[in-house]
Amino acid sequence: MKVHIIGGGNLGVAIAKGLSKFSQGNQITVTRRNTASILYLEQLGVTVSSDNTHQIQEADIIILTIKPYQVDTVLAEILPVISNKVIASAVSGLSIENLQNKIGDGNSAVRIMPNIASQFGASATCIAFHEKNKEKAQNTVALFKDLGTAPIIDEKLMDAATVLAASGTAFALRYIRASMQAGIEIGFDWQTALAISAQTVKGAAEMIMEEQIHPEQLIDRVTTPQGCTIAGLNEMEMHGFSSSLIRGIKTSLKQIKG
Ligand SMILES: NC(=O)C1=CN([C@@H]2O[C@H](COP(=O)(O)OP(=O)(O)OC[C@H]3O[C@@H](n4cnc5c(N)ncnc54)[C@H](OP(=O)(O)O)[C@@H]3O)[C@@H](O)[C@H]2O)C=CC1
Ligand SMILES: O=C(O)[C@@H]1CCC=N1
Repeated sequence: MKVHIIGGGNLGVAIAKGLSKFSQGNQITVTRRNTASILYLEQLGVTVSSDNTHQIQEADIIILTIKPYQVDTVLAEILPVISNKVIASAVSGLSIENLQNKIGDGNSAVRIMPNIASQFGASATCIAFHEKNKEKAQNTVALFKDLGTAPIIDEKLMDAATVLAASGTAFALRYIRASMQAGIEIGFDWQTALAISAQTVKGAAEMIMEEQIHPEQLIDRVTTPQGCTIAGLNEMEMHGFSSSLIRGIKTSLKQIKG
């Protein structure tokens, strides 16, 4: 497929790198105004351009990874030269209806919410579209399946998906950082503490995905009666571990909804 990514920043580059490594048979173009910092992508076979319309007529999918306030400017540039295109938008807060109104009936709006682990084929990319665009959205679904998981969700959950799956990457990294900091206090150098913390999180996530059971069932396998794990867990909960995470996620959601 010919994939045209507009907005070669944090997310756009992560998607381009992920596609170049984990998805076969695609031709990828990434655009941004100042291309100097992403020209290295050309070594991965990605075309880099400062022209948003560069060969856009040939694209099978146009992916928008720009900030919400940049959308109208970009659409004003590309709409005069495209027709019958799928535009997959990762722009947070931009509804399918709003995007569809902007791009007109001649093009099809799809909403996607990837995260930056797209770069490693490990994103949880939620996808939503209107029923009438179901057929046309299938290429987008296939593409993001190559970059991890790609659940199709009801659009009313898209803001929640943004917080859980996209912001969630930062939340998970904060857990790893805190674990590393504790690791230093109890005797490790930071590199060793970080490597142990990251691998432990990866292992826990792999168990959950493989066994598909409730986390508490796995936690029960770790907590020896009168042991150190339950003592630590209870102390963490006393200081609001779960509730602070839940409150943070709900606050992020309020921020998106405005
Ligand atoms: N970062 C993340 O983890 C996630 C982000 N999102 C959403 O994705 C979008 C992008 O986020 P993020 O990647 O972090 O933002 P960045 O600011 O890193 O990337 C946006 C990019 O768009 C480019 N850009 C701006 N104006 C134009 C234009 N007129 N034409 C072409 N390119 C342009 C900018 O480059 P230049 O100035 O050189 O043009 C910049 O590189 C946002 O809507 C965000 O909410 C969604 C999920 C996860
Ligand atoms: O922080 C943000 O607003 C964007 C959306 C999700 C990840 N980054």
